[in-house]
Amino acid sequence: MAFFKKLKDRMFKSSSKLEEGLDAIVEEGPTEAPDSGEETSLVIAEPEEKPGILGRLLGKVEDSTAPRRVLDDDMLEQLEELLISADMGVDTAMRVTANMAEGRFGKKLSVNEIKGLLADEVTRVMDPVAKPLPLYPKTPQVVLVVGVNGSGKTTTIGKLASQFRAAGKNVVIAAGDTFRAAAVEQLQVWGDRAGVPVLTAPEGSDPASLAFDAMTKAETDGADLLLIDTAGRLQNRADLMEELAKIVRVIRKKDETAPHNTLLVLDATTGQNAINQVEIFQKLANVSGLVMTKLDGTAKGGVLVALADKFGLPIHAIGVGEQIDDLDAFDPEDFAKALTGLDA
Ligand SMILES: Nc1nc2c(ncn2[C@@H]2O[C@H](COP(=O)(O)OP(=O)(O)OP(=O)(O)O)[C@@H](O)[C@H]2O)c(=O)[nH]1
Repeated sequence: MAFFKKLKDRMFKSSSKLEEGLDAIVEEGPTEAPDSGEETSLVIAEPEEKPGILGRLLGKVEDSTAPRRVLDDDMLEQLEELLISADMGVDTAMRVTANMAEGRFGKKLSVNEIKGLLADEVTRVMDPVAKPLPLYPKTPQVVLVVGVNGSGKTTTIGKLASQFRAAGKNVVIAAGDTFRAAAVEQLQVWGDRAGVPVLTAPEGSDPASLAFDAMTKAETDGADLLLIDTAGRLQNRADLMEELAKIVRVIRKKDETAPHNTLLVLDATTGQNAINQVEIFQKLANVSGLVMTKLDGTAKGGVLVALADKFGLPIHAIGVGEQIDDLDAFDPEDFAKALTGLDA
């Protein structure tokens, strides 16, 4: 469980926000259903709520003195607001709370039970999108990496290169953001760390021409993977769209099935803005999957649930730190537990 512990520690800001909110909701609300007669408010050792999958897996016995609150409309509304404040977005928050409440109106729930229900629901939403980057037999497999500046593209490319290299793959990186010398240098640093060659071109030169050269090198080197970094300037979308389209046109001269993946890197700290970025990049490029970075140190981890619910795009990996091994496969159950603060 070491891996889960790391994820939970890193996602502390998201989980503590939800935990604090849930504590407040349960403590502030009525512990009695309006027509429930003479029952005492706390205690209630009877199994009011059957634990969900996670609850059952955890096998925890609920403390019978844990405060409980009757699930009513007010509580649902508060839950909805809490999930919206954790960046789940209005639609997803409404759907998640409605599912959590189904068949449970009037029941008394403890914070842990609510966390368990929430974690089950988050797992259910995230399960279909948890897919590692697919690897194909045809090589070189071309992975175009897109996203706004600062989202973590360079870092993610470095981390991916290192992981694929460790798995025995031959990797080449192309520094396609040729307009920013600093971005190229940064990528070279990551290439060195990962032990992977980085193809660069003079500042201001045509990224498509670099991509073409990189394709040639990847082919002659017998590379398994070519990771192409791209510019992320959204200020002039028409230019960026043309730039990305030209890169695609040029690499298709060498392999008409390329790029085989178009990875959109998103920064979790931008919260709901990540939704807009998916919408924009889907128009600019044929996004095939997502990497969410910076889940450590943000209270906005819930945005990943909103993304999964809204777009259904595969989530290939998550970034949980600045070090080379801080890129993890996306595991819906571990994510749900880390997000809700449920103990393993
Ligand atoms: N905490 C944390 N920081 C990250 C993560 N991924 C990237 N960063 C940091 O985010 C900052 C931006 O990352 P870059 O990889 O340079 O982002 P980029 O999209 O390539 O940005 P440009 O180079 O400006 O195009 C750097 O300081 C990284 O160290 C992550 O998962 N967690």
